[in-house]
Order: sequence, then C-alpha cells, then structure tokens
Amino acid sequence: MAVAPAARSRFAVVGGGIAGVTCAERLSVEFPLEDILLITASPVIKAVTNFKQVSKTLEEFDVEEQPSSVLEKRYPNIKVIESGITQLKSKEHKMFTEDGKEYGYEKLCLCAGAKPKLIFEGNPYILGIRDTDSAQEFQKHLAKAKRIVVVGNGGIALELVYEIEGCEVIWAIKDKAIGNTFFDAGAAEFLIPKLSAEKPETATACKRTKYTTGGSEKEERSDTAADRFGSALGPDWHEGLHLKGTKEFSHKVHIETLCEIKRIYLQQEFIPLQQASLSFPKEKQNAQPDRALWPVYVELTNGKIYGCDFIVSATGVVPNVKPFLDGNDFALGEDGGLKVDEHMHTSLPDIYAAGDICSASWEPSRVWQQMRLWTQARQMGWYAARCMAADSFGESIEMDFSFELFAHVTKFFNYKVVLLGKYNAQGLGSDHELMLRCTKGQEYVKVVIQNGRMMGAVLIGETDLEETFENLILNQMDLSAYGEDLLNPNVDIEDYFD
Ligand SMILES: Cc1cc2nc3c(=O)[nH]c(=O)nc-3n(C[C@H](O)[C@H](O)[C@H](O)COP(=O)(O)OP(=O)(O)OC[C@H]3O[C@@H](n4cnc5c(N)ncnc54)[C@H](O)[C@@H]3O)c2cc1C
Ligand SMILES: NC(=O)C1=CN([C@@H]2O[C@H](COP(=O)(O)OP(=O)(O)OC[C@H]3O[C@@H](n4cnc5c(N)ncnc54)[C@H](OP(=O)(O)O)[C@@H]3O)[C@@H](O)[C@H]2O)C=CC1
Repeated sequence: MAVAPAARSRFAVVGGGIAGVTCAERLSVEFPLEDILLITASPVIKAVTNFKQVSKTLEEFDVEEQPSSVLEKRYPNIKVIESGITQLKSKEHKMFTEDGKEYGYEKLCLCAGAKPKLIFEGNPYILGIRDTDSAQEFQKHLAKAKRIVVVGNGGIALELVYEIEGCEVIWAIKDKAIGNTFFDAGAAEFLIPKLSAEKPETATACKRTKYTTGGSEKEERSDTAADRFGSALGPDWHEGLHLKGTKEFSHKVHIETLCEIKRIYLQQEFIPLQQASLSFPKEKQNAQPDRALWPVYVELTNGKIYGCDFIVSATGVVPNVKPFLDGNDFALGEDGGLKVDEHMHTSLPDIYAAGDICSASWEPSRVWQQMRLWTQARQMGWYAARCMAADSFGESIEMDFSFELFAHVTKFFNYKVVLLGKYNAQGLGSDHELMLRCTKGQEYVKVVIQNGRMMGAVLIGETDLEETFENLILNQMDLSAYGEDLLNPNVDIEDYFD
C-alpha cells in the first residue's frame, strides 16, 4: 500500500486506554501550544472522570468510554487518530498505521495495553475477557449455557464466579485457596460462604473506581484492528451485562483446587473414547451423572473430566508488543512487557511506555509492586507525560509519590477490598509475622509485620482502617510495643497514632 507523506509531531502517544489518554491529557496541559497526537486502534477512548485522592495513595475515579471527539473538545490540542499502528521504526522516529499513513514523532509514549494470555489459544470453545466486545461475546454464550469451566485464580475469575447466575460453574485453580493474586487462604476462607449465598438484588454501595460506557452509541464496525485491540475493561465492567445462564438458581460453583487443564476434547473426540472406555475410567467422569452430552470436555491434571458448554480462560495477560513493535530492539521484562526505568523510559531513545504494556524495571520502594491495574495505568500515564516534559526542558524529576506504596481498592463478592503494600508478604521470605482479625460475614483484617514495622495489609469489609494503616506503612514506625492492640477492635487505632 502506498504510504502518505509523514506528519511529524513533537509528542505522540499510542493507545486510547487509561494510560494513553491520561498521558495525552497531561502532555496537552504541559504543552498547550503543541499538537499532541494520540493514535489508537479503538473507536472509543477511556477517560478518567471525577478523580478523587481519598488518602495519600488511595484514589477513586470513574472511568468513561467516550468518543474521541469528546476528548478533542476538552483538550483542543489533542488530535486523535483512530487507526492501529502496524509498524514502528524507532531509528527513524516513525510509525505506520493500518490506513496507510505515516507519522513522525520526537518523543513517543507507548500505551498499547495487554491482551488475555489464553490457554489452548485458538480453540473455539475457549473465551477470554478483555474489552467490551469480548465481554459481550461471553454474555451471548452464557445466555445459552448450562455449565461452564472457569480457569484461573485472579481478578477476572473471582468476579465471574460471583456474578454468574443460572449456570453451573466448575472453577479450576492451580492453588489450594481461591484468589491467589489478591489474598491468602484466610481471606479466601472468609469469602467462600458468599459463593453459596443468594446474591443481593442490588450491590451495596462501596467507594471504589467505577466504570461507565457513556456518551457513545456503539456503531456497527467491520473487523479492523479496533475490534482486535479494544481497551481493557475495568471496575464494575459486568454491571451493564446480564450474566445469566439457562437455569433458575443463583450460584452453583464447584471448585477444583491444585489442578490445571491437561486436555480439551470436542464432543466428537470424547464420545468414541468414552464408549470404548479407553482412557476415561467412569469414576473420574464426575460431572455427568445425568449422562448429558456436552459440546466440549475438559480433562484436569487431577484426572477428573468435566463436560461443559465452553471454557473461560481467566489466566492473566501478556503485554501488547507484537507484532507492531517487531524489528525494534526493546529490552523486555520477564513478563514480556517493555522494560521502563524510573523515568518511564524504555531501552530505546525518545520512547517511553506506561500501563499494562510496560514492566517496571526500576528498584521499587520496599512496599510497592507492579500489578496490571487501572490505577497504575493512570498513575504511569500521568507520570510518563511529566517525564517526557522534564526531558524536553532538560529538567530533573523525582519519582512520583504514587509509587511509594502499593494501594488498591476494589470489590470482590460484594465486599470492599483494600490492599496495601506487601499485602501477601510478597518477597519478604519467612521473616515476617501476620496479625489477623476476622468477624464472619463482616470483616477480615490481615496485617503483615516485619521487624516490628507494618509492611502490608488486606482489609475486607468496611474496616475504616485504610488511612491509618497507609500511614503506618509509609512512616515505618516501630509497632512492637503495641502488640495485639494494633488489631484490638476496642482500641480506637486512629486516636492511638494521632
Ligand atoms: C475484565 C477486566 C476487569 C478489570 N477490573 C479491574 C479492576 O476492577 N480494577 C483495576 O484497577 N483494574 C482492572 N482491570 C485491569 C485494567 O482494566 C487495566 O490494567 C487497565 O485498563 C490498563 O490500561 P492501559 O491503558 O494500559 O491498556 P488498555 O486499556 O488495554 O488500552 C490499550 C489501548 O491501546 C490500543 N492499542 C493496542 N494496540 C494498538 C496498536 N497496535 N495501535 C494503536 N493502538 C493500539 C487499544 O485499542 C487500547 O485503546 C480489569 C481488566 C479486565 C480485562
Ligand atoms: N478487581 C480487580 O482489581 C480486577 C483486576 N483485574 C486485572 O485484569 C487483568 C486480567 O485479569 P486475570 O486474567 O484474572 O489475571 P490475574 O493476573 O489477576 O490472574 C491470572 C490467574 O491465572 C492463573 N494462571 C496463569 N496461567 C495459568 C494456567 N496455564 N492454568 C491455570 N491458571 C493459570 C494465575 O496463577 P499464577 O498467579 O500462579 O500464575 C492467576 O491465578 C489482571 O491484570 C488483573 O489484575 C481483573 C479483574 C478484576
């Protein structure tokens, strides 16, 4: 295809998710007289609205899907190009888009996000959930399903098993307890009863980030890069969806622990093997006492076999670096993300990265770690823009305060969940103690202590402890003298440390 002559911008950003949009907005404020180019494969952008800093590091905001024209109206020097980048030529400071155009840049920030890391990729019975389109596809399949298998033990699986109604769920996890990416076995134990309870009609109010699809009618689209690379969903993504199968019950979740999927059989492969009783002892075919026929069968590494309508692979993400960054010599982290230093700079000159696409490769604070989350996408996008500005002015810049302490507020099983610092004692070895307080059905509080200092905390329920604990982790005060009083419900901990 003939390529149109290059338009050159001083600043360009790739990606219309939270990281890219926040970066472009900040650049637009820093450089009001420059055109800021935002190139994105998605037809809508994700904008942060109603941002509120609730404490030093905890933040709340709403996220809205908007047409790019709304962003351009709010920031007249941002120009949005809706076309996927097919190739980056970093040595020439040039990018090429699907619609045959070429764009030059002086400084570029890559915010192309990540995509689901699917098991058995390519199998038509495996679904992943990332963006609005894949969530709607999932809903469509679920509406006809009697039983599904969910694989994975992180954020998406936790949300799905709780939200799905009227469909049996076989949840296959590698670990002993549910929710390994967010909490420990104690918290899992606290949450489990919710899976057998009726779901409340309306969710209880809870302070956290909210997600809305506002401002745009979804248009009919052809299969362009936009469909393949939508922005990631986020908090409350399931609220607008009807996640109901064909049955009338609320929850019916069966958990298979310490296992992975070994093999997947289509019905036409499975039935002859079963009839010949070749490799499937009857006692292991747990899930078909009714002798129902299923479109697909899953063999787990524990030897059990389940028939189901389809499988959800909620098994994490891989940063979106292929194929458009091929041919450039980026240093990659172990997780496949673009390595960035403390100034969000990749290994290549004039190229920065932020959000799910990047791997934080600086020496982090003792109580911060990267997790691919909405809040970190916003913080990184904002900070990357400030670093790009500082480099342009030849100024130095200090690491943003948001990277001092890991802080995440979310909601699982309709409980408010706050995670602070090394909430799971990540990287602390065995040299730490845990303190717990739990009231069944109400709250679960876990604190991680090392050398008398608080290193992390998990707060489930309306504990009101987040600000005090955030301060205690940040100031690293020696808490040895307080002992058990730290979690004594009869001691007003806030007054104690005022
Ligand atoms: C189902 C689900 C639920 C989630 N829930 C939460 C939650 O409750 N809390 C939380 O904090 N986080 C949550 N997350 C994670 C959060 O959504 C992501 O971490 C965050 O949105 C990442 O933002 P990003 O801007 O880095 O990437 P993305 O949002 O993925 O945006 C990437 C952008 O790059 C564009 N792009 C990709 N390739 C190209 C290309 N070649 N050329 C041009 N543009 C390109 C895409 O179109 C998109 O606009 C959830 C994720 C999912 C999938
Ligand atoms: N409320 C929130 O904050 C939410 C956040 N998110 C974010 O969205 C992104 C995508 O979510 P999700 O897909 O759940 O990713 P997560 O990274 O949260 O979890 C992935 C899970 O899949 C497991 N896993 C990985 N490979 C396999 C495999 N081959 N077989 C079985 N299990 C496997 C992982 O185990 P192991 O860790 O042992 O590898 C982990 O339990 C994440 O960045 C997540 O943080 C999503 C939903 C809600």
